[in-house]
Amino acid sequence: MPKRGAVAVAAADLLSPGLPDNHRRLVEHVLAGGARLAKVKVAQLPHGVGVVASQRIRSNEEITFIPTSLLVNLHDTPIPHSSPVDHPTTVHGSLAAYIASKARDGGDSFTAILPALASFRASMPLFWSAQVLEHCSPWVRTFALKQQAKLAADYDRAQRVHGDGGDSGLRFSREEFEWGWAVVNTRTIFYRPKRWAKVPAEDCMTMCPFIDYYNHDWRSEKTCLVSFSSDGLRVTTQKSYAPGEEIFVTYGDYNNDHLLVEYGFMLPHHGLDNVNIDAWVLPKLSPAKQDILAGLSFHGYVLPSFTPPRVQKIFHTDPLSDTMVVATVPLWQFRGDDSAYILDATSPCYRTLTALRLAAVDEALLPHEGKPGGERYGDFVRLVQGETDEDDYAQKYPAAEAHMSALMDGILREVRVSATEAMAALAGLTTEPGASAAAERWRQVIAILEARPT
Ligand SMILES: C[S@@+](CC[C@H](N)C(=O)[O-])C[C@H]1O[C@@H](n2cnc3c(N)ncnc32)[C@H](O)[C@@H]1O
Repeated sequence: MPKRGAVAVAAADLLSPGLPDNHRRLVEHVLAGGARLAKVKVAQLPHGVGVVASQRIRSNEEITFIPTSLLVNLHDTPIPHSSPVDHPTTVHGSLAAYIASKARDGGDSFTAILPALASFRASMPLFWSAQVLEHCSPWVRTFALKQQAKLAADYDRAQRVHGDGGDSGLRFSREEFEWGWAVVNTRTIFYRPKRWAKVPAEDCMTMCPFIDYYNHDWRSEKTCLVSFSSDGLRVTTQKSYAPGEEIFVTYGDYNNDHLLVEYGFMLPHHGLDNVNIDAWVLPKLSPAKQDILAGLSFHGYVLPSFTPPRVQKIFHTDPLSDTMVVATVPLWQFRGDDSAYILDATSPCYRTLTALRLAAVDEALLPHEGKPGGERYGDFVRLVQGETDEDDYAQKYPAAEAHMSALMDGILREVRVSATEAMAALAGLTTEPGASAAAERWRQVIAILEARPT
């Protein structure tokens, strides 16, 4: 372990001028704990604190190594195996309770660098008012409501296990727990060394001091690799860096909706951004068609389990009058293993085209009460199962393909109207936290629509 004086000198080299002193204490703490930090500096950047190169760095260099002893995970909470299997808490909830209690007791070098609750409340949709959420894009709203429910359930369980009367010794208020929960949500890393083989994936959340300074970028082939082994977590470059250049990692293959809800930020220039259009596609499908798509693994949503059932308003084309009307549709719940209907700047995804192809099939041609469907339905299934070529299907059913394209065009118009109306409503809520971010997200959605080839 390095000597205290040497640690202080080394720490000074790892901090850009002007950073508050709590960052120096954190860097000293990790160095004293055996971390290796090479050619990097913590810096205040326009979008928050992050890591920059302090000198030229080549590709394939280890720039950060944090040993296991510095990680904070389920082994550190007073009731260690807090998986729901053993105790009625989640690891997310137990870690939140643990750091909330630590911060209440005066905190340490790790909690001292964390953002305040006010910052999470301003940036994370789960903390925004119902009024603002009502005008967020449907996926953001659905996901934020699910997070609210999860936070409430985690708090309830953590209260019973760790809170007043519990024997873990942790103490926290609801607000302190909310802060801890947001910290864990935005700053943990998936860590499953071999000896954790049996630990469920959702329990492998690990807080990792210093590595949690790295910001996210979508270019996964250019960002650093974060890898784990039984001795700790390391960050390795995949490209060279000039001094002062920010060094990113990738949190996941996420669009801006997902980054907003899970991490409270969006990338202004996101090369892989897309928008989930379930809220507009699903109303085009009867329940029977949705069942068929689910059977073919082309429908990733189930009806909600929110009690009372929650609904959302979106703009939708009335087929009789061909005008836009406000439609009230249920909030869907993600089934987990299947992805959803996605639109990006180049094309709707194949899942969307498949769903709309089925939407264009006459209901009378579907299988019914043990009777097989008509020829067109059979051809549709063969197409989905890869037994028929897309061009052959289009040639055989040109009118159906035109119908599918018309449905798609209608959806694009509906998304645009929903965006315009929501932005107008959000303009009247400017003092509310989240209103400007929600409006910005709609502007990005319109940009995705406009970038599409016509
Ligand atoms: C693991 S922390 C990264 C360090 C953080 N920037 C800080 O100030 O401590 C994750 C948080 O950083 C912010 N963040 C990460 N990447 C970002 C980016 N590319 N642009 C803006 N904010 C980002 C978000 O607030 C996110 O919740």
